Amino acid sequence: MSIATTISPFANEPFVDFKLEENRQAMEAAIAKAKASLNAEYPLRIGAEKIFTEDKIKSVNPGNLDEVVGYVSKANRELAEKAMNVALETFETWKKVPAAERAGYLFKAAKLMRDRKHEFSATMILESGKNYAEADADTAEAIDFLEFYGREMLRLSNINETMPLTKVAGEDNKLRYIPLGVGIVIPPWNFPLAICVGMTAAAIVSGNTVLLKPASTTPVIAHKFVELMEEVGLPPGVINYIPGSGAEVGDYLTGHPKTRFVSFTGSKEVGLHISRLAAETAPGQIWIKRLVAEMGGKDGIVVDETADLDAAAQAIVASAFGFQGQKCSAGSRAFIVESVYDAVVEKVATLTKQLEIGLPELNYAAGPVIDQSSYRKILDYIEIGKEEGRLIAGGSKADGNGYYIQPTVFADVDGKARIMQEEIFGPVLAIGKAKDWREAIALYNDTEFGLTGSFFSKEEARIEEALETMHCGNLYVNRKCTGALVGAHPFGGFNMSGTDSKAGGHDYLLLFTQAKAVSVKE
Ligand SMILES: NC(=O)c1ccc[n+]([C@@H]2O[C@H](COP(=O)([O-])OP(=O)(O)OC[C@H]3O[C@@H](n4cnc5c(N)ncnc54)[C@H](O)[C@@H]3O)[C@@H](O)[C@H]2O)c1
Ligand SMILES: N[C@@H](CCC=O)C(=O)O
Repeated sequence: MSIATTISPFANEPFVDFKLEENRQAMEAAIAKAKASLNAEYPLRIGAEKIFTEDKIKSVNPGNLDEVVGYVSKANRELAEKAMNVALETFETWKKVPAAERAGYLFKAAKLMRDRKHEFSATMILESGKNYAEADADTAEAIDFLEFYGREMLRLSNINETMPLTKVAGEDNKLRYIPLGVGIVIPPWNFPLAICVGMTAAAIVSGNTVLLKPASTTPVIAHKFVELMEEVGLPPGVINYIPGSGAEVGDYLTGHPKTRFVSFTGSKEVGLHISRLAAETAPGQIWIKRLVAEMGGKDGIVVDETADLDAAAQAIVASAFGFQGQKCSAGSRAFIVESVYDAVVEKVATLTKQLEIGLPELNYAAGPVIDQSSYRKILDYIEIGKEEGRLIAGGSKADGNGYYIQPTVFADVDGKARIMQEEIFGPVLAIGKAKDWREAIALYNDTEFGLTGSFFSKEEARIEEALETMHCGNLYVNRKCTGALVGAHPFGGFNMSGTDSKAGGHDYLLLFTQAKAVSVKE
């Protein structure tokens, strides 16, 4: 029996219900355990070596600035070069490991992560300021990526059986998906486990070796994932963990002649910078670097007069303020037709004011934003918003020993206003009025981004038209615009939102492979 037939079909990891006392207590216990590791030191991992450097990244709990989640060693150019050489050497053996064996490492890791899911979530609660449900969804998505990409590699390695090439008499024709080489994996901090795991797992299961440069605000949870891969027996050198400065290590590796691909998820600004750098050909470079760049969003929700207004208001608030609006998918804009405008605005304001702010480890609905620079930037945007719209909820910083900001809503905002056009990446929602649903869609489309959107209506014909005309990579109807599920909602955006890589979809691994057509005369 082939390994493919022994693997169950992919299914999403269920979310934990924290209304159940036992689940809540289990998470509290996991947080207490994670706190025992506060202030720990973490090394770089290059091949089998664990390297502690003097220069360290201090990872601070954004919800309690007195807590240091860990001190993480920091790579410089020399260490990045060392990691590159190890990754190049390891590639020569790893690329020959059968696909089923490579997938097996992901399946084992998924199982262990599932067994210890609260442990991973607890680290994120402390390091990134997620509440229980947000952290649990992040861990569930990481498990999904491991399970999904493992299966995808098996599918690709079996493609000649399931999708044979056209038969030509006297020839045996096959397609082989072979790896690219050494890749640089650069994830963001906002899904510090899921996106880090997804990007890394896709690259390595395809037969590549990687240099993983985690986001500097969340390197501890990334280290936890690297440790897990070591535990499941992944050969040293397949994943090399090299936290460091984007400007120093990131630029050096993006420009390196031996870098075969860069897999980036983050802001538009850094994505465009990497795109420019990766497009230049370094001396000795013999390929065009592959770039996967998933970037920011200015996503939104359109509500027409036939919609269920309570459901729409709930979706607007959930999309705008889940994880404090720090999602590329966050619904930071809403466009509502004028006949129901006042009613929806009032419902949104009421629901927003009900969001309680406080420590993530105590599971408040609204927690801190990630760091001082985000905090400042978001508060600056709130001041801009006061000039551009009518403040109807929030509007200032909030109490607490961390980066707490009130969930903030501005109504009557013009479509061209800065808070309607620029990604704020915080708990700030701008609402605009439209004369009808088509104008609301036009306002929604008036952005350089194109990541997620939602349309609320009960009219079938309008829904059909909205599915055609709302221009984004992930479009939803009558639900929130966050929370894409692996396998169900392949994720990635248009225009300045990136290369539309569709993480968690059947096309994703093609980005980390090259197809070789082999034809043998019989
Ligand atoms: N489209 C998506 O799927 C998606 C998913 C999550 C987050 N995002 C976006 O990510 C952003 C938030 O994340 P962020 O603040 O971590 O983004 P960021 O662009 O500041 O950083 C992303 C990563 O790039 C690294 N980096 C910074 N400068 C670099 C350089 N010169 N070379 C190489 N790497 C460099 C950072 O250290 C980090 O690991 C938002 O814009 C959000 O919309 C997009
Ligand atoms: N995939 C996530 C967003 C990832 C970016 O931040 C969602 O669908 O909400």
